[in-house]
Amino acid sequence: MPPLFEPTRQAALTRLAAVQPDAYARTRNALDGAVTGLSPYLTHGLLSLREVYAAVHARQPLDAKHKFVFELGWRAYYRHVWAHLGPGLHQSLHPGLLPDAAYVAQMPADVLEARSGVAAIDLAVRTLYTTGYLHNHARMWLASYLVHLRRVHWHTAAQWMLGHLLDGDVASNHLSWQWVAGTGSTKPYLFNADNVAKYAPAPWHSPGTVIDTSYEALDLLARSASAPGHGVDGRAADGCAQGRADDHPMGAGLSPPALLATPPDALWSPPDASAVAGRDVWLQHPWSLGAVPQGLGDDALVVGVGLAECHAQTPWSTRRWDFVGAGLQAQTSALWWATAPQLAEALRGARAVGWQAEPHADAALASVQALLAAGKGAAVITAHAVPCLFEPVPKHCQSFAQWWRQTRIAL
Ligand SMILES: Cc1cc2nc3c(=O)[nH]c(=O)nc-3n(C[C@H](O)[C@H](O)[C@H](O)COP(=O)(O)OP(=O)(O)OC[C@H]3O[C@@H](n4cnc5c(N)ncnc54)[C@H](O)[C@@H]3O)c2cc1C
Repeated sequence: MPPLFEPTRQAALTRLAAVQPDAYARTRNALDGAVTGLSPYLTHGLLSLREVYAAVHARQPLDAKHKFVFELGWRAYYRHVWAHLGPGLHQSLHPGLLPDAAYVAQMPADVLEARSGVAAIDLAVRTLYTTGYLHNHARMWLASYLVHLRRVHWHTAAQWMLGHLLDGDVASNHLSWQWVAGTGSTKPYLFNADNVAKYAPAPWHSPGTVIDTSYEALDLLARSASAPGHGVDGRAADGCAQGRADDHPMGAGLSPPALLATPPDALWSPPDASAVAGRDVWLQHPWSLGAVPQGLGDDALVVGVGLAECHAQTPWSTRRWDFVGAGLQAQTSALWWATAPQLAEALRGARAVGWQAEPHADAALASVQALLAAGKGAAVITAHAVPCLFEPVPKHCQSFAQWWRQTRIAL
């Protein structure tokens, strides 16, 4: 079976051509609704928000209040927050329901192995592992269950999900987790079995489990000082059936795919200084899998580069490494894996070096730039910025509504 997401520009454009904004607005909350599947392409630079908006708007003029534009806005807003907070995004933005110390820093084995006994959770985990993609509603359910019913710290669980998602994006991911946890929003996100039954097909329904209760009961569980019942022993703390692995139609669970801080395959090699000496070099990185810029000289060398510093804290699944490796290979056969100092050393003899700016890679590439600038015969560096869809708002906005009032579409 072909992968759901091919890491090619053509596959990205095919998805873009299939977007139906009105059907999206009507059905996006349902698991089988007309969602776009654009996020892996946006995260890895095969499409930009501006390009997505322009293509859909050209087919059907979109009011800025259209739900589709609004959702693109959420992605841009999270980037706005990240630009202001930097690494502060890894901390709770404000206290949640309970102190941070009340949450554990380890993922529960039964959830990792998709055998919690709650069908909605186990199917979400299976889908995540087998496709690298999850519908927004399933992400919200999984996040809410882990934080509020299993007392896992949002950051621990966010790092896990990020590594398995093909679209894993630190801003959208960590800030969405904070939104669910209530550390980045005014109230936590809770859901129950009725909500799952409304938006998901039958196999996801979870009657008789810990989530089959009222919102008031869930709120009490989420706020209670003692940790809620865990695992697959069949009972939650309040006596509500949690679901037994051996009763469960999906059986005994599965082995969670590993998350790797270095690429698992032999595609990548160490940098080769002799290949770049005296040449213009364009660095294609995992967040810029799109076409190389026009106007590169005929003898310019395109190099796919993975920088160890970008991945040390956020390891990826093999599926994601494969997506990125194949996407880079579509542009070049030179794939280098290096630390920033190793890359700078190899590039020292290049005539000029350029790349696309992207916040996941900027810090590591800035240190390459600094090392080159400090050395003799430094290359000329240019970092190309991706044009924004929404006008930048200089002041940090604490809420989406505040940001939305101050920005506008900038085509
Ligand atoms: C716990 C949790 C973790 C998440 N992690 C990520 C992540 O790592 N990377 C990521 O790109 N998105 C993340 N999201 C946001 C959202 O779930 C995905 O962007 C969306 O599901 C991607 O699928 P799609 O392209 O089919 O989206 P569609 O619903 O078709 O939306 C179109 C585009 O709009 C943007 N968008 C839609 N909904 C949101 C949203 N709630 N927040 C931000 N942007 C949105 C995305 O760019 C998306 O590609 C997360 C949400 C939650 C609740």
